[in-house]
Amino acid sequence: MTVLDTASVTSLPEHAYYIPNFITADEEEHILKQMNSVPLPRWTQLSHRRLQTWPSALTKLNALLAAPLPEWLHDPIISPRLEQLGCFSDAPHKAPNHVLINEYCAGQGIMPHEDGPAYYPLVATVSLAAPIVLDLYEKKMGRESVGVGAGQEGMGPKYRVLQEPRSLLITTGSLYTQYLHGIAETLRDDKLTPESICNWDLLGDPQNYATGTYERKTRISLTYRDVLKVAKLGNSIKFLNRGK
Ligand SMILES: O=C(O)CCC(=O)C(=O)O
Ligand SMILES: [Fe+2]
Repeated sequence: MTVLDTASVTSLPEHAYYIPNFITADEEEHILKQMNSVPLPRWTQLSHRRLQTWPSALTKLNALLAAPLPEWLHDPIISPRLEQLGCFSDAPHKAPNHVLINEYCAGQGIMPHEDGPAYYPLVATVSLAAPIVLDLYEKKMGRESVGVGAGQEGMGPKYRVLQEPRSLLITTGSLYTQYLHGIAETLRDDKLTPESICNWDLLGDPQNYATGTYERKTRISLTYRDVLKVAKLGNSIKFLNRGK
C-alpha cells in the first residue's frame, strides 16, 4: 500500500487524498514569513479575499510564461514531499509549475466554482495558519444550470472536507471535473462531526473539533497545479518582435 492509498478519503467520489501534518510548524512559519515579506503589489485584493499568483498570472490564452517558482514555495513542499508521493508523475510537466496563495480572513470565503481546463486535473492544497471547511457541490447537468444554486440557501454542500493547518488535500479525477468547490463566508464552521466531515477519520487532531464548532481565523492556502500550456519567454519575445 502506498502513502496515497492510506490517505484516500474513501467516502468521496474518486479521488481525494488528505494528509495531516504534511509540513512541520517550523516549515509553516517560514513559508508565512516569506509570503508576508513580498512587496505589497504582489497581492491582488479581491472583494472577499486576497491572492498571490506565482510565478505570474496566466495569459489570456491560459498559458504560463515559463519561470521558476520561488524557493520557499518549492522546498520542502514540491521537493521532496510531493515528489515522494508521486502525485504529479502523470502530469505533463511531472511537477507543479504554478501556485496560488489565497488568504481568507474570518468571514471570508470563495464562491463555488471549478478550476477548469487550463490545468492538469489535479490540485494539491497545503493549508496554513488555521482550519477551514471546504464544501463540495455536485455540478448540475445541463449547461445553463451549471453552478446555479450551488451554495444558496437550501442547497447545502454534498460533501464537507475539514482542512487542518499544515495539511495536504489532493483532489483529482471526477472530483475535479464533476464537482464545484467553495468556502462559506462565515465567522465559524460548525456541525463538525464524523458524520458531516468526510475526512474525519484522517484528521491529525480531531480532539480540536470535539465541540463541533471552530471560530474562523485567518487561513492561507497554497494551491499547487500543473498549467498545461507553457510559453518560453524566448519564444514570446520572438513573437513580440515579429515583423520588425
Ligand atoms: O483555498 C482553498 O482551499 C481553495 C482555493 C481555490 O479553490 C482556488 O484557488 O481555486
Ligand atoms: Fe478552486
